[in-house]
Amino acid sequence: MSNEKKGMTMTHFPTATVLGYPRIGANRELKRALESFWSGRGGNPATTAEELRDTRTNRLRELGLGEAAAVPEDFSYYDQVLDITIATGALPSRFAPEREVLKAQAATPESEEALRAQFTVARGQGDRPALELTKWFDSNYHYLVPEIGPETALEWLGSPRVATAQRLGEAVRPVLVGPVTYLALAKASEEAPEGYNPLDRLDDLVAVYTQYLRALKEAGVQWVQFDEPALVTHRHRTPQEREALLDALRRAYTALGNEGVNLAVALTYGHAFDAVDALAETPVQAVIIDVVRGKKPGAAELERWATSLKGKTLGVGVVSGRNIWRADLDADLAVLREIKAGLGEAVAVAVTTSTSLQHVPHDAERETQLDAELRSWLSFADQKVKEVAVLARGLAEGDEAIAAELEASRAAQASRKAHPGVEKAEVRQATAAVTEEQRTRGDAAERHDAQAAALGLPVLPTTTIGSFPQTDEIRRARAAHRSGKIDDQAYEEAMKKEIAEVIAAQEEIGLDVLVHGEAERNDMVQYFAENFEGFATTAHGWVQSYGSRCTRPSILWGDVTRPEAITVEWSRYAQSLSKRPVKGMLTGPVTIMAWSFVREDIAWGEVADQLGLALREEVGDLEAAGIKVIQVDEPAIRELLPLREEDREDYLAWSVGSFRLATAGAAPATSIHTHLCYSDFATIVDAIDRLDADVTSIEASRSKLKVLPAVAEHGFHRGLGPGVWDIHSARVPSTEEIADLLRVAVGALDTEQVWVNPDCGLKTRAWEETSATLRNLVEATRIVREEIAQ
Ligand code: MET
Ligand SMILES: [Zn+2]
Repeated sequence: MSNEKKGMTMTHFPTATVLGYPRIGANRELKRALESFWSGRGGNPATTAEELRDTRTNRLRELGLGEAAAVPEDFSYYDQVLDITIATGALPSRFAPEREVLKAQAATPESEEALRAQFTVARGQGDRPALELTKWFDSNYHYLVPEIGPETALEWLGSPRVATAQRLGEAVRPVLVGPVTYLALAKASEEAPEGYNPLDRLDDLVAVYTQYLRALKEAGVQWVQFDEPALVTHRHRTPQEREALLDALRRAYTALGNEGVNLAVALTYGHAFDAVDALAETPVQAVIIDVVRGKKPGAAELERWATSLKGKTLGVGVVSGRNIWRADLDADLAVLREIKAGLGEAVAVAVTTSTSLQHVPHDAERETQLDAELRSWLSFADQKVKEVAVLARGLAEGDEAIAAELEASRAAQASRKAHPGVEKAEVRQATAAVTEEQRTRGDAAERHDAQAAALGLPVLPTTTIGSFPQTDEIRRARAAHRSGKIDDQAYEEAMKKEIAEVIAAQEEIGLDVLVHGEAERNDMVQYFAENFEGFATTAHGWVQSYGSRCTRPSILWGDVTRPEAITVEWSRYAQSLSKRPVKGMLTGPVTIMAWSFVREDIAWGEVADQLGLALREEVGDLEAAGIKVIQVDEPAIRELLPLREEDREDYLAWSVGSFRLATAGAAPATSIHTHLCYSDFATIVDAIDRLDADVTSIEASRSKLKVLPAVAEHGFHRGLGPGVWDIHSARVPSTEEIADLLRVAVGALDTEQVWVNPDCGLKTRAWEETSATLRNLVEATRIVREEIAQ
């Protein structure tokens, strides 16, 4: 037995742990290493990876995770789902050459060849598209979607986890996406027959996981954590489907639990009590639940588990892995004590986070530019690790053992409650007084006629989504202004020059509805966060979005007000340069919330209405400045959609309500546009309809406008601009290609409804491909207009 050889004894599950930790590095070391490697500037990401794994392990131990197996070993070069795809050989057939390389390198999974192969799968190459990226549950993290079919050759191809576990020893606990979640998140491969369910491959996959576990055991590992968040989502419409999933869970863990390694299974991003029951029937030694996003177990569950989990551990995810707010230790302890009392002596209780900490930045202590009081309310990953350790101590030894921490926690809660920016009477009164009327625009047909008269647009009007290429010149000017190298006036001139160029270019290309180009915005959310009150921005608060990409969300901590007009002068200037309408450009309440860290001390519906009212003032000011078309972007409205069907109506009510509050003050002749960019528009077409915008632009080109029949079937009668240019690729689509898409649109919808636009903003594109494509877009529109006229 390798364990005995190493002189280890089987450990209990740690009393304090976290389910995962940010992987990108406190200074985004991984991002830099990856991007340098990809661009051929050299370096070997494996060196950075080893440093990061050592640093984080030491750091986590130092912060209080000193027990055996308390440090999660969840480092990933790119994505935790891709890690399983690679380790189990589950590559789609277009990556057969990479699979060969990975197989040859199975013993050295961090060799340059193996890493290169992995990155090719993640990023695509030539005409072989990458695995699809999609959102990890309701978070802002994106994973790479596995493609599984009957032909997928599942086979153990090795993993860096094994050598790392061996090197780092008993301190760490390897973390893997569990087999059920892996297959539940997979889509059927191209070769798979119609209606194929990847879960059909469960037994084959479990056989490969078994080899993985054996390798980890050989390396001396005592505990392995499997993440099974798919169990919480209820995407299964019938009780039979649910039962099948629970069955899969039982089957998988009955097999995996017999390999002589202790297993912990984490049910995160919500609650799934039936899955706890199912796991209790298996040899799994610890089950972890999320009591932050999920429900807390009630008396009935606790009574059941007191027996069914006898001799095992229930990990209670009580510290949020999703938000950045300091824990209320008293409240958390109360929850833990109630659960512990309900479970009795025979079930151990461990304290942990509700999810991996991959969704939060590293360390709030580094945000020294923030107001010290505000900073005292925050808790990033490192602070959360300490909170978990303190709670475990309090649970084991009582309040006295953590008296100082409790006092600090109470002081922070009190200071937050008392802060004048947290609750502003005028804001609360305004949101309380909101009427249905304020959320309701006039009759759509009347609006249509008034807008037609005001704008005089041709059929198939052409426009863009807002941003134009963000050139180095623009970035330099913004940075110089920020650091004080140029003054306000010089900055304003630089931006105006940019706006003038963007307007001139659009006129010359022949677009019908123009934009000012958004040069002054670093980011469509942060820009508003910086100009509203109630927000703070961080200096180091980066979180991984996907691969090497990170975002730096703002913090929405207080009641929101708009001290002064934000976008009006830029729009007024842009409009003064053209006789054609120039769109005003705002970001909607839901997107601002989705891409920020949002306060949780008041309901999100209230926060959304505060934003709605602030934006409503901006809409009014834009109108007063002569802007006839105002676009309020809501690309994230789908993203916050609750995982559970039963929570959706509530969400749609407040999210749609806040958008309407922002926009319904506009006159009938003012055209309100919105923009959404993701592919499954069809699933929420009803909600989009309820937004009551006059025109909606959507992402559609990648799916060749496949969504349109669903839209038409729904009876969506408003203006719709299905994107005809996939701006995520640098390719310049030809006039014929765009004309073909337009013909599809005109065929599926009323000609009157159709707008012509790209999929999304152009800020990541270069000028060259932008002007070439927009020219083709205008020419394609001319051709199709002629065809219609005949
Ligand atoms: N108006 C924004 C832009 O063009 C919309 C982006 S949606 C992610 O950049
Ligand atoms: Zn977009």
